[in-house]
Amino acid sequence: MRTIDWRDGHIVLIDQTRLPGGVVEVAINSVEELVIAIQRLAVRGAPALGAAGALGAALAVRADPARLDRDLAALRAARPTAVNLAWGVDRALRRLAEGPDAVLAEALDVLAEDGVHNRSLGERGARWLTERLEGLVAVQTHCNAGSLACVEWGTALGVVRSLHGQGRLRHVYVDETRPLLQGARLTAWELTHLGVPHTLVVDAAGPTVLARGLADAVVVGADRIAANGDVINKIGTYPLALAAARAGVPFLVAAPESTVDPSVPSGDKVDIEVRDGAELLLWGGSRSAPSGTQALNVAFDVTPADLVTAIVTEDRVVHPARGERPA
Ligand SMILES: CSC[C@H]1O[C@H](OP(=O)(O)O)[C@H](O)[C@@H]1O
Repeated sequence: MRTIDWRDGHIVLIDQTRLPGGVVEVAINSVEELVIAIQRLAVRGAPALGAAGALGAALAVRADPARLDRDLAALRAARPTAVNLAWGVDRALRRLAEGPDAVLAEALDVLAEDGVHNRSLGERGARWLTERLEGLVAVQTHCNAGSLACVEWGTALGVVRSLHGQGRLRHVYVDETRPLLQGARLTAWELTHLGVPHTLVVDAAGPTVLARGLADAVVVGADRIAANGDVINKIGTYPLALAAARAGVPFLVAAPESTVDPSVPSGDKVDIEVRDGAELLLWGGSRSAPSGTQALNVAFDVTPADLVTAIVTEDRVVHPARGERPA
C-alpha cells in the first residue's frame, strides 16, 4: 500500500494522524483539502510531501483556471522546511504546456521513482555501514523516515530494511520524537509490521543510548540538505549528531537527491517551521502544562555538516564531515 497515490481522479492518502490506531485512507479532491492534510500532518515526510506537491499540481490544473496561481502558491507554502513539497509542484508543472494529463503523468512518475530511489539509497546505505562495521548492526533513528514519510519503502528505514534483509541488523532504537511522536506512533508501527526488533526511548535518552554503546550508528532522514552539507531534519536530530560524534559512531543521513537544495548555501538560511505551541501543551485532550504557560514548538533543527559522517542518496555517498559538499 502506498502512503499517497492517485485513484479514480483524486488523491488518496493514509491519514497518519490515525496511526498507530488504524490505517484510515482519506480521499483528497481539491488543493484546499490537500493543504489542510499537509498542515495537520495527515501526510508528512519530505519524499511524501514531494509526491503530495506533484499530485496537488495535477489536481490544481484540473480545477478552475482562475484559481490556479492561488492554489499553487498555497500548496508550495503549506509547510516551509522540506524542499520536496515545492520541488514536487515544480516537477509536475514541467509539462503544464502539454495539458492536465501530462502534468498528472509527470506526477505519477514522481511516485514511481520514489520507491526505486529509496531501494537504491537503502542498499547503498546498508553497504556503507556493513563495509565499516563488523557483525550485526544496531541503529538509532529519530522521527519517521520510513515508508510513511515516502510513497513507499523509506529512506532511513530503507537502510534498516536493507540491513534486515541481509541478516545484518541487530536492533533499532527509536526516539519517540516529541511532540507529535512520529517515532513512537509511526516508526515503531512500521518496524512492528516488518518484524524488526526495536526499542522505544524518550528523545532525551538518545545520547545515553549512544554513550552506552547500545547503537553502532545513527541513521536519519532529512527535510532539506544545504549545498554545504548542513542537514535540516526533525528537532532533536542535532543533539543526536553531537552525541554520535562524542561516542565515535557514524551519523548517516539517508535522503533522495530531491532533498538536496543547491539554492541554499547553508542550513542557517532555511525557513524552519515553528508550529502551534498547543502541540506541546496538549495531548489526547489533557494539558501537560498549566494554562498560561507558553511553548516554543520549533519543528526542525540544523545539523552542521561537520557532524554528518555521510549523506546517502540513490546516486552517491557524500562525506560532509570530510569536507565533501553535496552541491
Ligand atoms: C524521509 S523525510 C522524513 C522527515 O520528515 C519528518 O518531519 P515531519 O514528520 O514533520 O514531516 C522528519 O523530519 C523526518 O526525518
